[in-house]
Amino acid sequence: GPGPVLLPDEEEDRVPAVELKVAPVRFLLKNVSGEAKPGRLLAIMGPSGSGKTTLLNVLASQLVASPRLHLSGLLEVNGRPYSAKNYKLAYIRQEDLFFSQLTVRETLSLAAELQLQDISSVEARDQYVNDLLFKTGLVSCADSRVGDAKVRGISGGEKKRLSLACELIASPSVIFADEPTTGMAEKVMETLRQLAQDGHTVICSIHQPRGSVYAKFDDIVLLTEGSLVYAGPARDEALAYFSKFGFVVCKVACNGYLISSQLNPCLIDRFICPEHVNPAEFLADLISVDYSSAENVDASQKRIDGLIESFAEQMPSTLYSTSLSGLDLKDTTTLRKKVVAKSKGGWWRQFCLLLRRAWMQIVQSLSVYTNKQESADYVYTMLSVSEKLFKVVNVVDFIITHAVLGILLKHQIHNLHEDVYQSPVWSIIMDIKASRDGPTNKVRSRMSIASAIIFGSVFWRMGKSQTSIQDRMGLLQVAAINTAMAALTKTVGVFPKERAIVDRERAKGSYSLGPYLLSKLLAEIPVGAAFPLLFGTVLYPMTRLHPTMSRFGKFCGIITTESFAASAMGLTVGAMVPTTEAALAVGPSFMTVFIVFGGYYVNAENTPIIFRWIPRVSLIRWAFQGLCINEFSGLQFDHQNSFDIQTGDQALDRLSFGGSTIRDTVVAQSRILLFWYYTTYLMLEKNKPKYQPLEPPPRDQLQTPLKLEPLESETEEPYQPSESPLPDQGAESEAIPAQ
Ligand SMILES: Nc1ncnc2c1ncn2[C@@H]1O[C@H](COP(=O)(O)OP(=O)(O)OP(=O)(O)O)[C@@H](O)[C@H]1O
Repeated sequence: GPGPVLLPDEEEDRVPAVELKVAPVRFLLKNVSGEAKPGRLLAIMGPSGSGKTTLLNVLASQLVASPRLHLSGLLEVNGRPYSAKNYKLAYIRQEDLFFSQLTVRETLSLAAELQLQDISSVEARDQYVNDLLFKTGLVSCADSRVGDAKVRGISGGEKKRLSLACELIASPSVIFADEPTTGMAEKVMETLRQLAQDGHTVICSIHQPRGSVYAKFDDIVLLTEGSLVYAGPARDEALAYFSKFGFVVCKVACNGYLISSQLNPCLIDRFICPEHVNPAEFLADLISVDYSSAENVDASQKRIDGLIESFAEQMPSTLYSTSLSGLDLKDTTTLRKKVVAKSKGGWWRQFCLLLRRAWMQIVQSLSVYTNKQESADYVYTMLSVSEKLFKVVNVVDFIITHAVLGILLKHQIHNLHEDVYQSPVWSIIMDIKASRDGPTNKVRSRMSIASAIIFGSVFWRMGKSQTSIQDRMGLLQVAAINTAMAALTKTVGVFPKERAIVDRERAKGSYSLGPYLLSKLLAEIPVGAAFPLLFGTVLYPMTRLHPTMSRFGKFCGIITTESFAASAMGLTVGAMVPTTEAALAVGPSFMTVFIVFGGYYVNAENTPIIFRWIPRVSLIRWAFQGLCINEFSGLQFDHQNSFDIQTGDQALDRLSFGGSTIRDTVVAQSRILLFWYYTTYLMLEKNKPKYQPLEPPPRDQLQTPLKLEPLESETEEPYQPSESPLPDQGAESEAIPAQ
């Protein structure tokens, strides 16, 4: 609750007052205890925000660490403090994350190879994967692509079961599932129940299950506002527990459920929840605040507080009632042995497997699907950058370029910048018309070709006149910007999502960061190089840049290196920020600074001293410098006046590029590339998920005996109404007995 606020006294009004606020403390979970048994399916139920996911995270030791959190308690497995080394836990989270272009079988097969080193033969591994597919009911979609929000793939329920199958690879002893019914409820729950029957301990959180799903639970934990309301067997026992306080379920004429009192004479004979009534709904109503009116809020809050208090008082008698000696632990021991046998492979093996996966993802995304959203993201980013730049410098070419690229995808974006529609190159673009349904590689290559054609048309066959000097510089600058932005936006649009998958897999210990990053970089080289090459091949002859093969080769080499450097920068941005949206906002903003100091718009020498380092780290500046040296050196221009520029070297001097070589610029770009790769590595290492440590509970709490009498031995007290009435939804109201 909120802490005290010290306000000044009336008499001290004239004295400057100091307001002291104590930071409010909120309990996300309070005094929660429970027990999950092998062979039984336990559901944690409660209203939204009641702390189900938090509890599940605590039990799975995966509560994301925060300096603002404090976590204390005891977590024991088979009577001993829990240790991650001895037991393998599986955790199926609410959101399912996969490589979208892989099939279900490929996903499972690669996960099995990464996690199970001891399965060496291909046949054994295929058999293992087939068994898992069968166990989780995924046989029918085994060869379907997983897909994602952009590309239709398997259904939500199938994704959930694929998550489960991936977790089952390591033969976990305990399975946690957070809201597993988000997809297809019945099948997922059936699979979980089957797993429980096979000897696993299964714990899932669920908001409000259907009656048929509720019927599958063996035990339930009811949580509200972070506190326990009930923990014990599901079904009739749970209803019987609440009936002790006078809460029975009955169906009323208005077709709703009425939470009422045992003492209500008209309800007393309907003590048991009828067959056709969903007990889960009754329980959900019982422990939720009713916001329909102020009185109902008050009444339901009192009811909930009473239930929490009552359970807290009798909790020791219901918990820890299972004697471990009575359980057959043979199965779990076997499972544990399997887990210990499992270990991640060596560096080289991980690298090869990850390279294969990265390659499959890239190749298949190139050959099979359209990626409209990616193209749209690209255009949006281009437009925002051009807008930003427009305010800084008047760069007409740049605006036209980006307006043109926007038009290419006009059919996908409706709120384009005004300039797009007024652009003089509108008609040219309308003829180019990139197909919106073509595969990704076609869309991306068409975009590369289209921008090359636009630049080629604007800078068509530049001659050797004095004015062509400015044109050349403009073209080379725009080519450098276009290449960098295309690579950056592609990377920041994709990498944050991939990072989330990788973080999870690394948290499971499937592989280390080094092999992952290296395999990703290697797999992306051919595709990363293809698009700048395509762009250069179309642009170069159209604009009649320095027409020799070696100069053309160097032109392509420079923009390809730049493209890799921009991708590397995109990786760092993606590793730094939590979401794609944030990455798409941060990445282009960074790049805008590098564009401004790209060597053409502003001379660093004329800027305040604090900005002078920026050109040295601007990949656009180095690319532009390399392209200029490649183009201008050895070129002769037509001239009439003595002050005209006669040679390309003079033009280079005016840009302050005289005296440097292409080699220098490529070396500088490579350094920038390595710097961003290294920063990505550090960022991924630094930002890997950290979990909140569980501190031992205070001494006085530890004195509570853990071994308690079974529930059966408890003598049930007849229900005694207390003095203070508990407001109810019904006409009569009774209090929860203070025990
Ligand atoms: N790290 C945290 N810092 C601050 N508040 C948190 C943190 N984690 C969870 N909470 C808060 O704790 C409450 C319980 O969250 P939790 O996600 O566990 O609820 P839930 O029962 O799983 O809800 P739902 O059914 O909607 O998923 C929420 O109000 C949430 O905002």
